[in-house]
Amino acid sequence: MMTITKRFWIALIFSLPMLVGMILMPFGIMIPGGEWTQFILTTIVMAVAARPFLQSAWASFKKHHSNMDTLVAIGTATAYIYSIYAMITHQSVFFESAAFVVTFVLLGQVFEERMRNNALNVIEKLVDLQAKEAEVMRDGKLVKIPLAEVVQGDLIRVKPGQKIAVDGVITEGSSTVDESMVTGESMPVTKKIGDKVIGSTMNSNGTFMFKAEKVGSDTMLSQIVELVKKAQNSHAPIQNLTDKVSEIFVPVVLILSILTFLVWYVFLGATIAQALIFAVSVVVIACPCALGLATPTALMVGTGRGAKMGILIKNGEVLEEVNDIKTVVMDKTGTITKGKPEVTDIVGDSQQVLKLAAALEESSEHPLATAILDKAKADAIQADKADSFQAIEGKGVEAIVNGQKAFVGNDKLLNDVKISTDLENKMVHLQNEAKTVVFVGLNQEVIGMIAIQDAPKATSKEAIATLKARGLRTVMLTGDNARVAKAIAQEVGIDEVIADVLPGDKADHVEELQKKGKVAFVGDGINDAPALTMADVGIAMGSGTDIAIESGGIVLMKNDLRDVAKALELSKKTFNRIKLNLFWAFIYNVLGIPVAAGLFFAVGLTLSPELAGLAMAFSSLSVVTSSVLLNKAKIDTKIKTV
Ligand SMILES: Nc1ncnc2c1ncn2[C@@H]1O[C@H](COP(=O)(O)OP(=O)(O)OP(=O)(O)O)[C@@H](O)[C@H]1O
Ligand SMILES: [Cu+]
Repeated sequence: MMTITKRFWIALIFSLPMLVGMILMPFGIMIPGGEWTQFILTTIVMAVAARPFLQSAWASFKKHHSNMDTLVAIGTATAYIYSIYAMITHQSVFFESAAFVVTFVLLGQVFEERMRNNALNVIEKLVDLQAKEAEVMRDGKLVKIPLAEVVQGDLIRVKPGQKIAVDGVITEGSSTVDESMVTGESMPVTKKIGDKVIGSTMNSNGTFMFKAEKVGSDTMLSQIVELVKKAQNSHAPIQNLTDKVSEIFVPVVLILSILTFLVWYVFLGATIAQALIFAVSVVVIACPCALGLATPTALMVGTGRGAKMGILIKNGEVLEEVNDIKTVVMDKTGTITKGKPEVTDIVGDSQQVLKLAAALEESSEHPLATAILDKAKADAIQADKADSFQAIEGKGVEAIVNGQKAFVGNDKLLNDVKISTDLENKMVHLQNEAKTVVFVGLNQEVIGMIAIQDAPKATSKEAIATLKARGLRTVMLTGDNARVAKAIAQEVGIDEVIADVLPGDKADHVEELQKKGKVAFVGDGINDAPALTMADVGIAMGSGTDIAIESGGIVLMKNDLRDVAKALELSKKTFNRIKLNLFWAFIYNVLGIPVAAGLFFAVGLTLSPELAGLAMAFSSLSVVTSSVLLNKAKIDTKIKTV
């Protein structure tokens, strides 16, 4: 099939002589061949350039549907066929109307296609970022193999300046890595043994070995590309409205156009030709192609721009919800804080306490467990063996150590185990310092306490101030103790704290908050997934668990809380752009139809079919331009500091 651009050029080249003819006519110069030349030129335009419109209109007519092509086809075919009839019966013709309308409609589509390609390029460029080959350990030797042959579990060597082939974990060596192409983070990230590396990012100075964990379409980059593609093709709910409008619009326009013809011909005594010109103008000006462009073009530019900033907006629905968000609810660990807790104080015999705690935490995945194990390792403490390990959600862990019942956890786990007032005072003191306190116990007796601190991210305070400056209420939702939560909330400026929440209850709290307006939830953990889904807008940290990322409508690749405001701003701008586009597209139809119908004929204001065609192209162009300008729109979330 011929490309739109080619069809446009053909239409333009064969229409131009008629335009020249029209300009020269007042000077008494006629194009050679007169009507016959017009007939031949227009026939070529109709047969070649306009053919797909006619075919598509016919196809939908057979299915008893109508679309934009129906209007273009009916408008141009009417002008063309009537002109042939007029030529035979020696009346005035208006072939050029048909040719010009086709040209202008195609002009609009050329612009649309250009823009679509540009937007898609953003994604294709991402794919181009992939490494072409990798140096992999095979049979004890390092060999270079193409990327496609790398499998999970491969050990891969990366030298300075090389691209990292796939996602994995460093097993040997260290380096700094530029991850900006995937996460949007411009600062290089230091990587050592045990750290994750992302495929397609750039190694800078060190050499290291890593074990491939995710290859092919499972890599983070492939997932991002997939996600953005899906988002760009998704529908915003507002689109359903436009689809519905188009559906009833076309028949209504056809009826209007027939009425126009009848009124002019039967009641106002116009010639058939004059009446037809009015009718054709109505059909052409009413063609809602700008309407159809309004949503998808803005969505495409908005999501593409987001991807470049490390903000993945998963679909058009999210954009619409963001507009009325009143409250931003945040999880504490890993969202507001770094998610890398460290043991700061130990109450009791520190050797004994750590030895027992480490035995239990060995089997736990919790960040607090990691902190305790790290501390035990640093102090060279050999942990005991634990049996019948049991994790109790939101409370702690229990197990049998040396035949005795042991536990590590918060006060909810204590049940009827009593603690001394001295211990309680110490606990309150530590908690007020924003330290999470867990009790370590054996045989229904507390033998000590471990205080663990997870500092807020450096950017959290600024991020929360920005959200508040936007008039949003900020809420922290955490499973941690109220005193600890309050201390951290105060440090970063959070309005409201909901603490001691069991993992299963997070979604219920979100639902409760939704009574006061729409809620965005920001989180990263497995236990955040239900809340992310329950919230009107779920925002997942890219560092989080896969399930959290899947549940979120927006994913922040940089794990920077400041990007919440940016994501909200970008979504809002994109959605507002859609509304603006729709307004421009509609107003042009609404204002254009009466003029085209000849309502203002008495005051000399009319719209010929070719002018209507030009107006249509212009309207498409303005919608597309308006969407493209979204790339330039300011996403400024910095607040002025006094
Ligand atoms: N493995 C564990 N060892 C010790 N204490 C634990 C463990 N798991 C949970 N706890 C206790 O239960 C509390 C709640 O844990 P939970 O996982 O629900 O939330 P969190 O990770 O502390 O915070 P957030 O809800 O902000 O992610 C912890 O603060 C801790 O006191
Ligand atoms: Cu149109």
